[in-house]
Amino acid sequence: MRDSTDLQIGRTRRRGRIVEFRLLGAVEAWEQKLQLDLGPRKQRFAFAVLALHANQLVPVDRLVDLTWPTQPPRTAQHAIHVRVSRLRRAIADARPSQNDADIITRGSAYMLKVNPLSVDVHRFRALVTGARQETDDSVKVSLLRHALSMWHGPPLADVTTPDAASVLCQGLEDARLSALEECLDAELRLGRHTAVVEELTDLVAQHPYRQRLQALLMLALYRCGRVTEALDTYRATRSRLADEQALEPESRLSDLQRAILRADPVLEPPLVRTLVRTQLPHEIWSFVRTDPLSDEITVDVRDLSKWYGTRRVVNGVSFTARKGEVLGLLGPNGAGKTTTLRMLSTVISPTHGEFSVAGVPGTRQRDLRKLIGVLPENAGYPGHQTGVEFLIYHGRLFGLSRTEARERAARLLGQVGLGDRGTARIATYSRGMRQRLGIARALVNDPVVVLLDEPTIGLDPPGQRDVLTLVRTVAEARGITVLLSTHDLPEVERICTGVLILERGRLVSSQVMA
Ligand SMILES: Nc1ncnc2c1ncn2[C@@H]1O[C@H](COP(=O)(O)OP(=O)(O)OP(=O)(O)O)[C@@H](O)[C@H]1O
Repeated sequence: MRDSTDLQIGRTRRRGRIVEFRLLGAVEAWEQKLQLDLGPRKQRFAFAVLALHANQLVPVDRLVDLTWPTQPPRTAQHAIHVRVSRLRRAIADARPSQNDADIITRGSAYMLKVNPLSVDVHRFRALVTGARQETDDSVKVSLLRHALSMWHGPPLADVTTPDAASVLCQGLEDARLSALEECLDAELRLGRHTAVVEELTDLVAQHPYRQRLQALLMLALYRCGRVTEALDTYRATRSRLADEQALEPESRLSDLQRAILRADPVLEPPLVRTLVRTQLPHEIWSFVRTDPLSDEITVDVRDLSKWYGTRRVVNGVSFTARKGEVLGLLGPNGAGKTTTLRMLSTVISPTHGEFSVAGVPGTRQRDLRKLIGVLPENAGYPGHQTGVEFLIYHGRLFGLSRTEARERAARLLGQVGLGDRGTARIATYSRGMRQRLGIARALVNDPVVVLLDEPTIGLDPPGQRDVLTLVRTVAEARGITVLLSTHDLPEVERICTGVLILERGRLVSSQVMA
């Protein structure tokens, strides 16, 4: 059974005096508020090594290796003996009793004999072990917070070298982070997501490769209603792992991402799991610009819903868009952006509701397709064709003559900045060039409305800027209404005249951009 008295006191008592040895930060000895002198830096380093291995024999050679990792001087062993004997005197001076803490010699090894709980490292470990045995989360949290409060900086901060720290302190730092993760996990189980979300954000910034921290942050953000940020955290981690370590996220992260996308009830805090989650207002918003570019409404969507089996993935969405508008459709993965665009582009039919484009109702699919240009989410391109051939082919599909199709292909390639690459095979195009070609294809039928599903996905920042500028120019110059889906608010701010925010299939907000 855990000795709670030792854990609480965690110090060495003799004749009314209490001494604590600290290694979690600067190496120090304290008698209540009085700091005791353990000698100069190298002497304190020797003490720290012995205290880390309290009540265990530490060979002199080990002390030599830790002190001089590359080339120890010939006098190394002697120097260690001198330091240890001075240390022994310092401890004896500081201590009222020879029996309390002492350095003993056994052959060519030393041992610090001490109550291990008088050394903060060992007290920390004991508290963490105690916390792990606790089933009550609030007790667990207070034990772990107490253990963590003993850290005043990196272990052995003022005495160690980077080489020695990597040998002696790496495990300790891991132990601290694990304790912190366990503590934050328990706090989330207690429903304290609002209180810990900032701490988690800072920790994730400091330790971007600790996936448990990322998972805790995602969960805290989700429970704070910050679904987009929770999913952005996952995306950022996934790309960092792929780019820098060629790794996939652990299943704990990908499972959590999927659970967030499903809005799985298991993610609710236990205390509120049985309560109904506060819903954002279920108003049906109508998108109306305050300073319309034109009064002409080109897209009119009313109460649009899509069910897949028993799941309603788009839920009563209504909005209107005017000629020349660029509307950003923003929302986390699974919010229903693609499904909405697919209904508007007639790829799938709505389960409920209606829409029209330039007055043509969604039920007249053939007529509608002539008015719409589409850049799908995962547009595929035939690598063996040239850009010109590709656009001619699509122009012909829309009934253009060969000559018309050829002229339009040349014009569009010029407009999207591919004029000099039109005769090159698409296989030789960069990702950004393919996206621009995709936009050209979306314009080949001279549409009234263009639907772009994540047009900048996978592009680097200059590529994104290029494509967005192109979209805005197309909308302004040709009076085309553009609906584009994205996860990226800055992207929306840059070019959109308005934004529609979807969450779990519902339109929860609509705003006119400044
Ligand atoms: N054919 C389908 N059958 C069943 N469910 C589907 C189908 N297509 C989409 N869904 C579900 O509908 C929901 C909305 O998906 P949608 O692709 O519209 O989201 P999204 O907002 O575009 O997400 P992302 O940002 O990841 O592209 C998701 O939960 C998805 O799993």
